Amino acid sequence: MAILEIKDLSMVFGGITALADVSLSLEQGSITAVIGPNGAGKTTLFNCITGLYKPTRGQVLFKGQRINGMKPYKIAALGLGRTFQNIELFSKMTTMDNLLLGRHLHMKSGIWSGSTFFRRGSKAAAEEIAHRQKVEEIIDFLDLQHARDRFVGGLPYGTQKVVELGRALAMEPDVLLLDEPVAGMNMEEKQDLMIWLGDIKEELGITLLVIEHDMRLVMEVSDEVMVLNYGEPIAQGKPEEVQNHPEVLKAYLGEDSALEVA
Ligand SMILES: Nc1ncnc2c1ncn2[C@@H]1O[C@H](COP(=O)(O)OP(=O)(O)OP(=O)(O)O)[C@@H](O)[C@H]1O
Repeated sequence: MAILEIKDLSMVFGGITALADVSLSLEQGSITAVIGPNGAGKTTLFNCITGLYKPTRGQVLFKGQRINGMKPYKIAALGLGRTFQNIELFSKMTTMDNLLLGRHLHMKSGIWSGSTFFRRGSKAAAEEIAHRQKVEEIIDFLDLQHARDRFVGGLPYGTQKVVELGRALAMEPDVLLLDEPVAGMNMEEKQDLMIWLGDIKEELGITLLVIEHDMRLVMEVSDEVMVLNYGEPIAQGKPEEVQNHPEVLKAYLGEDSALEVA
């Protein structure tokens, strides 16, 4: 069964149709990439799925439940996480604390009650320890030990992107939406991230929906690719099927031969 299903989704802003009848099905434990030229509607799609925008028409079903129209925090609490195109972290907090904030959906005692005022042996203290353990696992998983106690604002950009991924993982989502996860990263960081995406799918069993311009990543890690152009899905299928699709090549023509896999 599809864990996330998008049915005939449309989003119109004034006179602009940002999404036109988009349908997409994500199988549990798969990686799907959404690609398309600038302004194609990719981020709008994410905003409709996560509740930031109320779609003009269509439906979004998560684990069989209709979620369009629900508030973003409720959608997140159901197990749908995301990262943003621009890093959205607390720069004057450490990596550890940023990741702990990602646990807030799971916290019964509130974010600070456990850490600041806990009495030894209290329920809040036990909860705090469990959350810290979970965060330590993520720090190990993403090789973030060197950044663990450093303020995020002082970390290199590529590391900050990894911290953002870590914070999204700290939510323990069932489906994770990643908006351009390797943008601004160097080759080595990109390579690491590609490996982690595979591990997130295989080891953590998380279903991924990824917006990405980096064609090497798209071709190497995706099970399925959807191509948007002016809000319309112009091709959908296995990476090798869409790569040479005539409509896709036409949409990208003149766009710096964006479909070349480096
Ligand atoms: N809140 C909004 N109000 C009005 N128009 C919007 C809004 N959000 C997006 N749009 C328009 O919808 C279209 C799709 O934009 P979107 O940001 O989804 O594209 P994108 O594929 O994510 O682009 P990029 O690759 O540059 O991030 C654009 O024409 C954009 O100007």
